[in-house]
Amino acid sequence: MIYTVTLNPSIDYVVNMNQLTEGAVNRVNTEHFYAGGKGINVSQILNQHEIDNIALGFISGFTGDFIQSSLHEKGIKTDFIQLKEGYSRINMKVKTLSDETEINGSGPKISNEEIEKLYQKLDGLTSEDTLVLAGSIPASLPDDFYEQIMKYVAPKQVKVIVDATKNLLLNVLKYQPFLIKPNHHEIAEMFNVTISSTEDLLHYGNQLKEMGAQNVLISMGGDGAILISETGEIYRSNVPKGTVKNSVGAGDSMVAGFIAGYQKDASYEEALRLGAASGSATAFSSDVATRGYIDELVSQINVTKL
Ligand SMILES: Nc1ncnc2c1ncn2[C@@H]1O[C@H](COP(=O)(O)OP(=O)(O)OP(=O)(O)O)[C@@H](O)[C@H]1O
Ligand SMILES: O=P(O)(O)OC[C@@]1(O)O[C@H](CO)[C@@H](O)[C@@H]1O
Repeated sequence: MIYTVTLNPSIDYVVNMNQLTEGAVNRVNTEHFYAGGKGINVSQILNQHEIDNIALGFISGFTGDFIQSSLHEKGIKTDFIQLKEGYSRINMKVKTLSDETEINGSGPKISNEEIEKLYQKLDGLTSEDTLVLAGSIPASLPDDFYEQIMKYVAPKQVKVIVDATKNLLLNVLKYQPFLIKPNHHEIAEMFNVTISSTEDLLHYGNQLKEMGAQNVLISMGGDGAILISETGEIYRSNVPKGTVKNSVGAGDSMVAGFIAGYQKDASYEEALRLGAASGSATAFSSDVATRGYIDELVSQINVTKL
């Protein structure tokens, strides 16, 4: 079974407007509410690929109810821990003619007792299971929470995938995650360098591998993605034609597509192809992508070996 963990789920309030003016009353052209959070997005796209999975994490309040019910309406299995206090956050995503701006909430406080409940859910995991840890760690949890989880499940040899930024990611590498998916900006930030070529990306991507990651998938938004596989092969994917509607969740969709492609026949090439199609299909949709659209884009994805 695949378990996704979203420590800080959200309602993504996605609005479109011509322009955003600071210090003024702005009015939107369109507005949509979606269940969000990186692990939850991974679950949604896995579901589109008909891959059985369960979304774990913490929810609370009326916003938490919305998140849970909208996932259930889409047929996504959840096993969230209901927090006693607070509200799941609302993350505002503003798409204008020229930009995308995000204002992400901080989320509710999580008590030690509630953290314990998450560990109890992880107790049943085995080497047959995959755990996806994705997204930021809420302020009420320790910064090394992903590390703690990975240490906890390490004896069970669970396959772990981590999509997180900076130190959160660097610190888990010693537990040899099966896959990490930084984007090119995150790589530059992690190593405090300027990336100006594919060679630079490969250099730092290989360093992440040497530090413990089995597979390193580097996404580059509209410039596609590069995979450094555990066997040392390097693949690059292009992006298909389309118009970006809302790129929020493209990275999460890529992770889910990668898992789906890899599950087919353990081919990294196929994993990257389906990952790239899933990422772009979400970038070209207002919500996360549908299977129909992903399938439509797959034929436009070229994966080349570098
Ligand atoms: N503008 C775009 N046009 C086409 N494809 C895109 C675009 N943006 C993203 N994608 C696809 O989605 C993949 C992941 O996108 P990106 O690199 O933006 O991830 P990310 O930074 O983790 O995104 P997010 O945090 O918004 O989920 C890309 O490698 C590409 O395949
Ligand atoms: O605040 P975090 O946890 O870093 O990111 C949360 C978030 O921006 O990530 C998803 C897109 O990747 C959205 O659905 C969600 O709002």
